[in-house]
Amino acid sequence: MADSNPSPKTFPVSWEELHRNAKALAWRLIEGRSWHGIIAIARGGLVPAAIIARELDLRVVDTICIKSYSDDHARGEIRILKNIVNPGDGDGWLIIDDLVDTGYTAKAVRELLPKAHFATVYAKPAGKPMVDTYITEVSQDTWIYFPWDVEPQFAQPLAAQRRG
Ligand SMILES: O=P(O)(O)OC[C@H]1O[C@H](OP(=O)(O)OP(=O)(O)O)[C@H](O)[C@@H]1O
Ligand SMILES: O=c1[nH]c(=O)c2nc[nH]c2[nH]1
Ligand SMILES: [Mg+2]
Repeated sequence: MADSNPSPKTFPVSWEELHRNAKALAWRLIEGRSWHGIIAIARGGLVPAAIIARELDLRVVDTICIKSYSDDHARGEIRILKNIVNPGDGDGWLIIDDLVDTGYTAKAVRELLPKAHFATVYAKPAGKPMVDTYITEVSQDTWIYFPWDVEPQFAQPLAAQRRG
């Protein structure tokens, strides 16, 4: 079943901002323990996972491929398109995603890997309890636009927008 997501606010994220926040996440994750490797939740987790793997000097990077949103931002059923080969309980592994929104994706992955550490760059309030570490919180009614989803284009001046 698809949920429509009106998300009246938007939050565009630049490449620089994403890099800075992913590196901030790496700082948090390097404190106090070492990791076997990273499990990126594709596709959104791939870029943050690459940045974090570089910072933490982790060479083992696997993926769980999950789709839950359509291109019009409507949430559908969670579909696991590819799992990891030898998951165990996830102990000592880092799961990286770009964001947690409702928390449904994180919940599904946690059921597969209950002892892994789940980290995201961005978090919305409903999904926050599902992650162990995140960097930046945005409100639930905000849609985050990642740099790979957007391209520069002309924007109307505010006054023109007001005139309609
Ligand atoms: O907390 P939730 O409400 O489950 O939403 C968060 C998930 O939604 C997005 O992935 P999406 O399924 O859109 O696929 P993508 O990573 O390929 O963009 C995002 O990358 C997270 O994985
Ligand atoms: O690009 C995205 N931005 C979001 O805010 C979001 N929430 C779920 N899935 C998402 N994808
Ligand atoms: Mg995703």
